[in-house]
Amino acid sequence: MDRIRIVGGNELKGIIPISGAKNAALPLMIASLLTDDTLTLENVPHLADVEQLIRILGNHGADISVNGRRERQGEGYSRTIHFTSRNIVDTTAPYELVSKMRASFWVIGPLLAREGKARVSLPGGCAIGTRPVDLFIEALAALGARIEIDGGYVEATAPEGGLIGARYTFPKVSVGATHVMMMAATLARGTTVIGNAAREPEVQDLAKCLNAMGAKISGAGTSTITIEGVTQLSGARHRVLPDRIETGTYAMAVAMTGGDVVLEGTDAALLDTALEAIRRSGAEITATESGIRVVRNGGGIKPVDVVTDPFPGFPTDLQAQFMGLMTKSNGISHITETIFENRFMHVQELARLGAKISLSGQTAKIEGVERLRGAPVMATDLRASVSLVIAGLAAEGETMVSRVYHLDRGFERLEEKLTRCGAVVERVSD
Ligand SMILES: CC(=O)N[C@H]1[C@@H](OP(=O)(O)OP(=O)(O)OC[C@H]2O[C@@H](n3ccc(=O)[nH]c3=O)[C@H](O)[C@@H]2O)O[C@H](CO)[C@@H](O)[C@@H]1O
Ligand SMILES: C=C(OP(=O)(O)O)C(=O)O
Repeated sequence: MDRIRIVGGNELKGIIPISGAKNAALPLMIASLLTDDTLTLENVPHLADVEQLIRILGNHGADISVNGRRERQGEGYSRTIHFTSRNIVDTTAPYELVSKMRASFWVIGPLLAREGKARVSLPGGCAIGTRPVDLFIEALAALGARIEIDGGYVEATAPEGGLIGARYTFPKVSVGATHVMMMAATLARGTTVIGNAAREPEVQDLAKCLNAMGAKISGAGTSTITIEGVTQLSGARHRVLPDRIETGTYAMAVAMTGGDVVLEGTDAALLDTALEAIRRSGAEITATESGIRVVRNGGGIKPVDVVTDPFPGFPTDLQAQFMGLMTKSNGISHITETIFENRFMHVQELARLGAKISLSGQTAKIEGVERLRGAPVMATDLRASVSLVIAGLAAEGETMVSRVYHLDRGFERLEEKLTRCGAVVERVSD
């Protein structure tokens, strides 16, 4: 099994190309099931989750072709992928495929809307909380679906004549349930109004793509999304938006090691709150024509408190990385996780590097230390694993991160991107 070896101590200097967003690419790929036409997605990152979803869509009958030629974009690569689901050959998404990742459950929306039925295994994904699917079920039931749970599968059936537009307000913000309700409602009869919708940029990106496919969606990016159902959707071409979590991760890495890096092909407006927290920690951040420049020249890392929240708040997907940064601050900081109840698994691994962190309920208290020392550590989930990389980059000596498959779910060519900026990071295959 692969591991990542890091020798800490170098500043980061250079250019890091930011990939297309995993969390936008996945729902966009799933949206291709809504039409028998071809959906072409540009800037699709090459990640384990994307490959897994390609297998899942293939199981439903999608014909998928990846552009043979890799489209060079600055120093990075992106892929253009064509998805054509002429016929849905199977409306079941089996446990073996869905248990590996959370987002695969979202096929339930398009399958139900287009075929009138779907049988989807309860999902897997990062073990950062119990992650129930009650909100999905309530939202689809509001559109008239009959839902049963049997043998670990959610079985959904649309009423005769298809789903029916409805008004539904989520009791809690859910990115995935907003994606699913929005996709399902595009083909429902009448108007759907989603209240307390997730406002994440990835929801906006999905709405933009669905509209290009002929959907009638307004309000995405606000808490109220209105969808006027249409009878069918067509193909479209859409470019996946840049990955704000990857952007924030590398910005935090530079704030941690010091240096001067341009994050290319991204957009500061996607992560204002996180960038402000990094700025307060002492790094300079400026928007450039091609992305974002992050500079920290000495001056130490200042402690900053953050609380995770749905967008536009501080993203939970950057919480572990920010904790990595705070382990070397020159004071005490507090990080409160409000989205997932079990998203502190990185704490005990960061402690192996010498971090001083104590937990009280959903709040971590981090007492910054002057030095971290390299150690063998274990990745426990996607973002936790990259927090260990950030800490390892600033630790003395060698850090060896095992269970790298977590990292491969969400970070495209991480070793290469960091190495080009002067870090010593390599993949070791046993
Ligand atoms: C592939 C993808 O885009 N994943 C992101 C998505 O996950 P995901 O869409 O799974 O996250 P949600 O926004 O749904 O989860 C938010 C909270 O709602 C709860 N909940 C959710 C659904 C439900 O039916 N019942 C329920 O109680 C969850 O357990 C969690 O506590 O948004 C999360 C929150 O920004 C991110 O951390 C994930 O990276
Ligand atoms: C938690 C994440 O992914 P998933 O929702 O697929 O588990 C993530 O991207 O950080």
